[in-house]
Amino acid sequence: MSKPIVQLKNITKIIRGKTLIDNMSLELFPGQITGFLGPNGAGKTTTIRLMTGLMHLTSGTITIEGASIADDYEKAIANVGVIVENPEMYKYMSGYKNLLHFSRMHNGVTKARIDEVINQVGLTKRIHERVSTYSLGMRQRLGLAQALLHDPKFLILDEPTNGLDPAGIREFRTYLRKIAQENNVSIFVSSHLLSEIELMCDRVVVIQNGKLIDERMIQSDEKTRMQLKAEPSGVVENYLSSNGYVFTLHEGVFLLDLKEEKVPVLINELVAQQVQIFAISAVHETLEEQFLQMTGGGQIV
Ligand SMILES: Nc1ncnc2c1ncn2[C@@H]1O[C@H](COP(=O)(O)OP(=O)(O)OP(=O)(O)O)[C@@H](O)[C@H]1O
Repeated sequence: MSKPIVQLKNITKIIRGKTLIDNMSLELFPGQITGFLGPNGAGKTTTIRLMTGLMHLTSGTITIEGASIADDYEKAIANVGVIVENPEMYKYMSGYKNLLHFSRMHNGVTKARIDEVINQVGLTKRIHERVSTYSLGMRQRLGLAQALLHDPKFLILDEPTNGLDPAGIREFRTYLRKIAQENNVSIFVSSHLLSEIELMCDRVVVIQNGKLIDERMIQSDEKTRMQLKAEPSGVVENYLSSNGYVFTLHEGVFLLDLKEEKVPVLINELVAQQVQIFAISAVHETLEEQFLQMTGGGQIV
C-alpha cells in the first residue's frame, strides 16, 4: 500500500466536557475514494472541521502530506480542496469567470491550469455560458473544478451529490474516479446517504459517537449471495461440492456466493443432470442493512 496522504492519529475533541471525537485514528491513501458514513450527530462535520483547521484538536495529530495542521497550517492546507454541500457560484457569470475569480484566491493558478480542470470535469463546451443555465450536475462539476484549481492532493466532499438523481450521481462518480486516479488524489466523501457512498467509494469508514466503528472495502464486482431451490437436493449437493462451491443447505434452500454471470452456467449444468430448478435469486444484504446492524439502527435517512 502506498504512503497515506492524510493521517489522523488518536484525535480527540472535547467541548465543554463533551467528547465529540474520541481517540480516532485514520489513514487516507492516494487514488482512493473513502466514504465517511455515520448517523446525524456522529461527528462527521466535526472531523472535517478539525481536518481543515476550522477547529483545534484537544489531543492527537492530523497531518496532510506530512505537514501538521496544528504546527504547519499553511503547508498542510495548501494540499486540501473542499467542496461544500452547495457550491456558492455567481450564477450570472459564466463558469469560466467563476473559476477565474476563485483562482485568484490561490497563488500560481495559471490559465492553463484552469483549462485543465475544465477539461477534467467535462465542462469545456459550456464553460463560457452563464452558470444559471447549468444543470445541477454541471454545477456540482464546476464546484469540483473550483476545488481542484490549486492542485490539492486531498479533496474533501461534504454531502456532495445533494439533490442529484442516481444517473447524476453515477456521472459525478465517473469524474471523481478519473481525478482520484489521474492526479493521485485522496478523496474523502462525507455522507449520511448509504446509497451515495456505495456508488461512489472504494472504501467506507463508519463513525458513531465520535468513534470509528467499522472500516471496509467496497467491491463492485463482488460475488452475490444466491438462494437456490432445486431438487433432488442430493444431486445438487454433489454437483456443488465436486465443483468447489461453498454453500449451505437450509430447509431445502441452498445458499451460495457466486458472480451473477455464472448463474446461467450453473443452471445449464444442473439441468443437464436432470435437476429441477424451482427458483434462484439474489439475497441482497446491502451496506444499509450492515450499517443498521452495526449502529443498532441509528437515525439514517
Ligand atoms: N461547537 C459545538 N459545541 C458543542 N457541541 C457540538 C459543537 N459542534 C457539534 N457539536 C455536537 O457534536 C456532535 C457531533 O456533531 P457533528 O456535526 O460533527 O455530527 P455529524 O456527524 O456531522 O452530523 P450531521 O450528519 O447531522 O451533520 C453532535 O452531538 C453535535 O451536537
